[in-house]
This record gives sequence, structure tokens and C-alpha cells, in this order.
Amino acid sequence: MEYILCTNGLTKQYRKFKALNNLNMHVPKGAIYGFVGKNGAGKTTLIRLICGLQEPTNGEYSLYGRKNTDGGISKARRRMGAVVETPSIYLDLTAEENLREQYLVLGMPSFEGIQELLKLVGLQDAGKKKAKNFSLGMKQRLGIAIALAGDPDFLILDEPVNGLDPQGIIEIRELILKLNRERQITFLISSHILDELSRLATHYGFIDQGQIVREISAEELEHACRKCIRLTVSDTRALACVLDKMRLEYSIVSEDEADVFGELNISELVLALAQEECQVLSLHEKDESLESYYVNLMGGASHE
Ligand SMILES: Nc1ncnc2c1ncn2[C@@H]1O[C@H](COP(=O)(O)OP(=O)(O)OP(=O)(O)O)[C@@H](O)[C@H]1O
Repeated sequence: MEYILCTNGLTKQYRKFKALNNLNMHVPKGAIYGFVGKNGAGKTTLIRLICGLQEPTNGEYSLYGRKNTDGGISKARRRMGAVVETPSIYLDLTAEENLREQYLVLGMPSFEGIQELLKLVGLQDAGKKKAKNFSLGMKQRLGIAIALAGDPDFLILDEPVNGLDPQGIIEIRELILKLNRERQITFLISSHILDELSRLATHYGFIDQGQIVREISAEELEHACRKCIRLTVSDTRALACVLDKMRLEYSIVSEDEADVFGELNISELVLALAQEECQVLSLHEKDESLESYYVNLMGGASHE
């Protein structure tokens, strides 16, 4: 798999505190990578390092295959756009004027493309309205347009829907999906709201206390969150044999528990287990939601 961003043992230390602690992450090309973690987990710190706003204390990362210590890293960074914390926009300027400023900063040869960008982010009708009078959603979309000015193929968005109303959230979501599908832009999106990310992410990286606790594709996550029957039995080995014979998918989750997926004929299973002298001690349907997956994952994370 081709990766746009890889980090290797990335560490950022402030005095004795490690905001990032040996962090390893992999953002595949074309992905919408949901970077999920509680407040203070280290998401913004990681983003600041990747954007070159801060230097790592230890470890390294590579962007488009270029290591952060290589001379070519600033060239690689030019292929990337970012909206970190609040979008950096001039509040006394209109959307178009803001984009003109950005074009000048980037040394773009002409202002051609600005109207298309405004249209892309749904600000073509913002006209003479100054950014200070924009809604939060409009400001966020302008921030994205500014980040898109250099025609990047990798966009980093730090908490892009924070504080937006439902309509604003939908607009940002649709914009991200459109940019990903139509312009093949890879995204790294940080959020502490897993549910919102689940509507667009193709991959996830869960961060806790400066470490990636798990990286998982959306497909794998969906699989892990399927409905299943949680069985508590006296002998999981016998259970595994019986389930294998019945060609059922399962996973043994502890010494006496297993999750069984798919259609299950309970009486057939209980009879088969009885023949193996295995007792069913309890049985209940389990629907692991994204949120409980997340809570379990974070609750089970081990740290130094
Ligand atoms: N300059 C700094 N000096 C000391 N500690 C810092 C500094 N910057 C960040 N931290 C600490 O590092 C930890 C990670 O902060 P970070 O902003 O990366 O978290 P986050 O996951 O982005 O959280 P949030 O969702 O609240 O933005 C926090 O405990 C924060 O207090």
C-alpha cells in the first residue's frame, strides 16, 4: 500500500511530559483517515509536527516518502494543505480577497481558479460580505478553500466540525467527500467525535496519551461492530469445535466467553454443546456500537 504519511516512533516532549509518545501511524493514499482521540490525546501536536510548526523530540515521519530530516521535506509539504485549530483568515476581507491574499503568498501566477475554488466550497455567493460576518461553517469552508489554494493532494483538518450546527456539519462532510472522490485528495481529519467521522472515514487511527492504540480500516471497524451473540460457556475449546463444525464465524474473547456472528440456531448449538459436555452459562445479543468500541479500546489501552 502506498502511504502519504508515515510516522515512526514520533515523540514530542514538553519538559517531562510526552504529548506524543513513540507514535506510529500510516495514512494510505486516497484515504479519509479519521484521527480519533479524547481532548488532550495529542492530535493537534501531531498535526503541528507534520505541518512543520514544531520539531519532534524523537522519532521521525515521512511525507510522500520524504523523511522530515531530508532537505526535500518543504517541497513535499507544498503538496499538503492544512486547517489547524481555527482557520487562518483575514476577518476584514471578503472570501475572494482572502483567497487572493493566499494566492499572493503562494506566488501563484494568476488569480485564475479563485472563482472555481469559491464555488467548490459553496462560497460563490458570499460576495462583499466580510469574513467577520460569516457563520462558523462559512469560515471553516473558507479555511478549506485557502488550504486548497496551492492545489494540494493531502489535506489535514483539525476538528473541522467543532462547534458547527447540523447543517454546517453536513456541508463540511459533503465537501470532504467530494474533494476525496472527485479530486482524489487524501485527508487526515482529527476529531474526538467518532460518530461524525464514521460517516466519512475509510481508515481510523485511535490515539490515547500520545500513542496510537489501534489503526483499523472502516471495513474492519464495521466488522468489529457487527451484531453478535455473546456466549459464556464452561469450555471455550469445545465451543470452538462445535462452531467450526457448524461453519459459524466467531471470536473467543476470554477464557469463558465468545462472540458468534451470523444467523445462529440456539437450540441446535446448545444440544451440540451438551454432547461435548459444555454448558452454556449465559447468552445475550450484543450490538457493539462505534462508541462502545471506542470506549472499550481506550479503556483497554495500556501505557508506560
Ligand atoms: N506547548 C506546550 N507545552 C506543554 N504542554 C503542551 C503544549 N502543547 C500541548 N501540550 C499538552 O500536550 C497534550 C496534547 O495536546 P494536544 O493539543 O495535542 O491534544 P489534542 O488531542 O489536540 O486535544 P484537543 O482535542 O483538546 O485539541 C495536552 O496535555 C496538552 O496540554
